[in-house]
Amino acid sequence: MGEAKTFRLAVIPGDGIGKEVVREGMRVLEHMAEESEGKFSFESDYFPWGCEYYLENGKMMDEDGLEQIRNHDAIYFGAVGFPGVPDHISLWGLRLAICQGFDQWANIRPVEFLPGVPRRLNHPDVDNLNWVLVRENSEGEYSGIGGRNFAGRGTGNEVAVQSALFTEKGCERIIRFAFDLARTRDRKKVTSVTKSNAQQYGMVLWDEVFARVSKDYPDVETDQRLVDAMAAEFVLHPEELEVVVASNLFADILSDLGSALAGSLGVAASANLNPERRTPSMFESVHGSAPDIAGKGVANPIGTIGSAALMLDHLGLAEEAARLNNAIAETTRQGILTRDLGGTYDTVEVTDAIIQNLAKVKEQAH
Ligand SMILES: NC(=O)C1=CN([C@@H]2O[C@H](COP(=O)(O)OP(=O)(O)OC[C@H]3O[C@@H](n4cnc5c(N)ncnc54)[C@H](O)[C@@H]3O)[C@@H](O)[C@H]2O)C=CC1
Ligand SMILES: CC(=O)C(=O)O
Ligand SMILES: [K+]
Ligand SMILES: [Mn+2]
Repeated sequence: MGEAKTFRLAVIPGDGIGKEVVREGMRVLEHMAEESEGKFSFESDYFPWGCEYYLENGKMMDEDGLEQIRNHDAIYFGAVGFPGVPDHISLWGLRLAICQGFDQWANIRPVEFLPGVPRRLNHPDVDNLNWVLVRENSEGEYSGIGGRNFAGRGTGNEVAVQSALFTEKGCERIIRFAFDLARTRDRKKVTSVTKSNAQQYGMVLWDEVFARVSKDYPDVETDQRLVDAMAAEFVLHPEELEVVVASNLFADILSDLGSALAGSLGVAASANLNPERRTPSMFESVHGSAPDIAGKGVANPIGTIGSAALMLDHLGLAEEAARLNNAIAETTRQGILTRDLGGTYDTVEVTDAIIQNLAKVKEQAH
């Protein structure tokens, strides 16, 4: 047997159901490490950052927070945001601070249709659909450029400017990433999403870069859609979707649409990658902290456990990642579902089933 590999994880449960689902995700990861018979283990550091931390300390994370987690192998994240702290303070203070601070410029959000889950999408081939959103994660509409209250206009006359930043380098790296990802899939196709009819500067630059980069990938089919039409395409012609590359805001919206079509916001996983591996990448569900169901123990843990599978893959444990995904699919196939999917099982019960099914899918593989 090779030498045991220890991965250092920075675990940031955050707020609301983030805490509940990360607890379950860690239970799965610890279980897999234990049964790996010394192949790998985790050394996990927990960080209490989030809205409670803000209310006590006046900041979402420590000033040197990024330095505290810079040398970890990966970040496992729940969600951020809770009533009592404005959402823009909590999001910018934690998730965006980490994504942008670590230049995790590629956010990968697969849309997958698990067996046994009620179908929201009326499509003849729904069981075989799957596509992946590649979200630009460092600039665009979330560049944070803007301001308010210019020249003392005062109440009733307030003005706000919120600018989107598109750089040629930023567009090029995410578009190339999408093409490289497409080459790993059976059907090699990239669809670019913009709104360049209405947004004539940044989105036109994006389109130009897409046209230029696509020439380097003659083996990859290309397509382009305006974002409004793409929202309809998700519902009407999802069989046309393979790799979909879009700006920060557009892919954020489309990923919630994709999750809902696949059953619920609770099932979608994501990876915030720094593809150069200069900084740790961060793995989290697509959903937020869901204050409406927080504390009830009913949150669907699959999005966060699926994100752990993306993390295992990133850490070089591709076989384990595949096994975890199979255990998730086996669990939904058995009808062990949380409320959001029409089931009656709770967060812990679904996780217990996934852990049990890890053994089952291992046997099946032999
Ligand atoms: N990456 C992050 O940390 C994100 C944080 N947020 C923050 O989360 C807070 C709540 O935002 P919302 O817009 O309500 O989005 P949300 O994703 O938290 O919830 C939207 C709806 O989906 C349901 N839902 C979400 N995850 C679920 C799960 N695992 N199981 C079952 N149902 C689930 C919720 O109950 C709610 O009805 C806000 O503070 C927001 O800023 C929102 C999105 C992402
Ligand atoms: C902030 C948010 O909604 C997201 O990253 O998906
Ligand atoms: K999340
Ligand atoms: Mn979102």
